[in-house]
Amino acid sequence: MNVWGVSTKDVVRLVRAGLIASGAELAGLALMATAAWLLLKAAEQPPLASLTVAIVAVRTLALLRGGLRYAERLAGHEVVLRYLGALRTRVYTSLLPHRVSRHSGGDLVTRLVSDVDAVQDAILRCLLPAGVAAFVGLASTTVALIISPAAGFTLALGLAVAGIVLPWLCVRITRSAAEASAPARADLAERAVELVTGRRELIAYGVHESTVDAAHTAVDALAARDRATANRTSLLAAAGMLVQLLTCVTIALVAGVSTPLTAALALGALTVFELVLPLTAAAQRWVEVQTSAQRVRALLTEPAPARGTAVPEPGHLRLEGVGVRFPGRAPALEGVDLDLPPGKRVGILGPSGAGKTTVLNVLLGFVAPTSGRVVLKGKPLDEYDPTLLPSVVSGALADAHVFHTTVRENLLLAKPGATDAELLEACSTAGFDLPLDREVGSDGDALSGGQRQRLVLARAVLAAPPILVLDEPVEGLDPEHGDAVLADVLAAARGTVVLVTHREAHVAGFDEVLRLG
Ligand SMILES: Nc1ncnc2c1ncn2[C@@H]1O[C@H](COP(=O)(O)OP(=O)(O)OP(=O)(O)O)[C@@H](O)[C@H]1O
Repeated sequence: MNVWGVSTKDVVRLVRAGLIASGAELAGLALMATAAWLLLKAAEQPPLASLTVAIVAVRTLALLRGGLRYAERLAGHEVVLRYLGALRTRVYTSLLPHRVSRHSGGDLVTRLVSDVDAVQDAILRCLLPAGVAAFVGLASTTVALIISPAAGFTLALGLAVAGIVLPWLCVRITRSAAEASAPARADLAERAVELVTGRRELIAYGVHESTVDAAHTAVDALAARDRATANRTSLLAAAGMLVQLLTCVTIALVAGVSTPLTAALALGALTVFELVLPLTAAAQRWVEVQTSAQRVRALLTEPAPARGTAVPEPGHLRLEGVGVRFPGRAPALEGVDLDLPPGKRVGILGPSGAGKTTVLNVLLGFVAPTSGRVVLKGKPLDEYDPTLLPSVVSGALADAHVFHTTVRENLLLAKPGATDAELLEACSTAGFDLPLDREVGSDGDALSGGQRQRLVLARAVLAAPPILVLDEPVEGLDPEHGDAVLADVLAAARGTVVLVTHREAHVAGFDEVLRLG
């Protein structure tokens, strides 16, 4: 299987769709030519018997064309939809390992939705029509050459101009326009995503209007460019029609065969052009599709980060001289040692930006150290399967996501199959008192900040991992209530605990306190 994941079965299905489509078009072409021949022959008033075959042929071809067109739609869409389903899954799987660090929100949406849809157009609107036009064009030119070499030659010339030269010119025009507008398009995609996701903040700080205006300006600039390109490509489309007209007229003049045959040749040529003329528009789409295809291809060929396969088990976790440096930034952590045997309780204190959350992210395997190493039960953390690590280390992080569903469903993520009694016990430990059936809104926006925080905490309590990490878990609560909740959570924790906090009092009685910054 190649990088696009096209199997032999896909190719067979595509060729079958192409052959059915060519059959439909040839039937249409033969229908037009036979009908033209029949009309003019009938005008000569020959015996009816000499027209019978043509009359039957016209009826048969009309039925055949309709039936084949239907079959072609089915076959073409079947191959494309099947293939796209598989491709979208592969693109999604390729995006997962890089999603946070390498791609922004707008970029992710573009890659997963429009780039993959563009591949659909590449097959249905470009490759298939071009293949069918080439096949039918060659077949009809061959027949025309046999009937009248002069007409056949004229047809070949006309088809070459309309089917090769004009699409080629269109590719050149569209490609240079696409290259010029690519950065503006990427910028617009980013603006659109930020306008949607950051709407509340933009309104709150009074910059929503100006941000929308800036986006409109970007849209207008792009639209002006697109109009200029459209003007040039529509000239090419008009040129194609002119070529069609000239070819048909020339065939009528130079064919040198009987009037009915000349009519059949001229009208047949007219019909073949109906297949070839859309290739100019298809060429334009092809250029747009290529950019998307390159992005999909880049994603599919990007090597996935090495991923461990060992199954993690609870045990001794250690940070040994761990340093973390985000690209282009000063080091977030340098030479941090932390020893976490089972059952140990460690507090992490330090000013804002000292790297406390980064330590937790390293423990959770979310951030890989740029120096030093993390060892679980004697093995580097990256040798373990990252999807299984949460069974050993998990907890409540400040930016934990809350899903747009009920409290119950949000909690069950931590322990699928937990009974309501277990859920309520975890809620009670975390001081969360809303009903389990309460909808929490998108990312918990139907909850107060404190409720959201306690829901995340209840989820961590329910998961009860052997190593529990907590990132300022009661920061949003009033101090008295927060202290009580934290005390309950710590009392319920059975294994190792790593607590990030700004308050010394929270880590009183802990086995170790790591001070950063
Ligand atoms: N994904 C990231 N990309 C770039 N820099 C980052 C990233 N995450 C954190 N940093 C930087 O690393 C440093 C440490 O951040 P971290 O969130 O660990 O601090 P913190 O001690 O938890 O702060 P706070 O108490 O405010 O939560 C900061 O300078 C921060 O800007």
